[in-house]
Amino acid sequence: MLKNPIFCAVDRPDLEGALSLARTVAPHVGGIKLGLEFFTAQGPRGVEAMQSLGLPIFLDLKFHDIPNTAAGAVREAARLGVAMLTLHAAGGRAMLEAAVEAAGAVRARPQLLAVTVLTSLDAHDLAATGIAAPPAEQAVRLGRLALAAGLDGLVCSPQEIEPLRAAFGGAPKLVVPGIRPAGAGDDQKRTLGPARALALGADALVIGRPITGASSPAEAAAAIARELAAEAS
Ligand SMILES: O=C(O)c1cc(=O)[nH]c(=O)n1[C@@H]1O[C@H](COP(=O)(O)O)[C@@H](O)[C@H]1O
Repeated sequence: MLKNPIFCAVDRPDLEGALSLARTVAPHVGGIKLGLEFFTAQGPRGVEAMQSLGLPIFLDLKFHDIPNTAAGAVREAARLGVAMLTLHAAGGRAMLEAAVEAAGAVRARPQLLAVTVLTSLDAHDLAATGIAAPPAEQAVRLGRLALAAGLDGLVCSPQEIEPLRAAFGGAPKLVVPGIRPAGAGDDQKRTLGPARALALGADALVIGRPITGASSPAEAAAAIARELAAEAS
């Protein structure tokens, strides 16, 4: 587990605001997650600017394409020197293997993580895409595919940490979004609180709006970090 397992999701399009938010929470988190909103607006130069803060960067672009295209995207993203990158496990074995090969050719190889079942989907949403299996079963199926292809770990809902650890043991890195204090309601559907997720075996917690939407993001991050440290001791 990381010393501080919190990766703060900085989901906003402006560089100045993202830098200022990241600086504010930096003393209380273990890393920064940049995703599609920030990257679409700011691109690779934005990622480099955020790296100047000295925290590990999780670049979450969730690649999902044919193997050749996904491998090319992984190669370019890996050259940025980020700590972690994401692909959708549903892209299939050949895409995942091509991604592993592409990342391996870069000097500072990032860890590759496969997104299993998005935390915003429930069983009903999955069924509407033609997947009759419950989310936990589908997450284990996709996890097996991704780990067999050589990925370093998985992105999963906190509700699937237990079945994934039961299936794959302690080695794969589990990075867990969908972290919510009790009672919060938004687009996330398969959630748990941060201390519970850590106790179940998460290696890193991706937390966005509970920190970034608080009146004091620094205090919100510090409070979660304190709660986790107390649980761990
Ligand atoms: O890959 C991810 O990080 C991810 C996967 C997933 O299944 N669910 C999920 O919420 N995420 C990301 O985790 C972050 C969660 O942010 P909040 O919902 O604001 O805490 C967002 O940046 C999402 O893009």
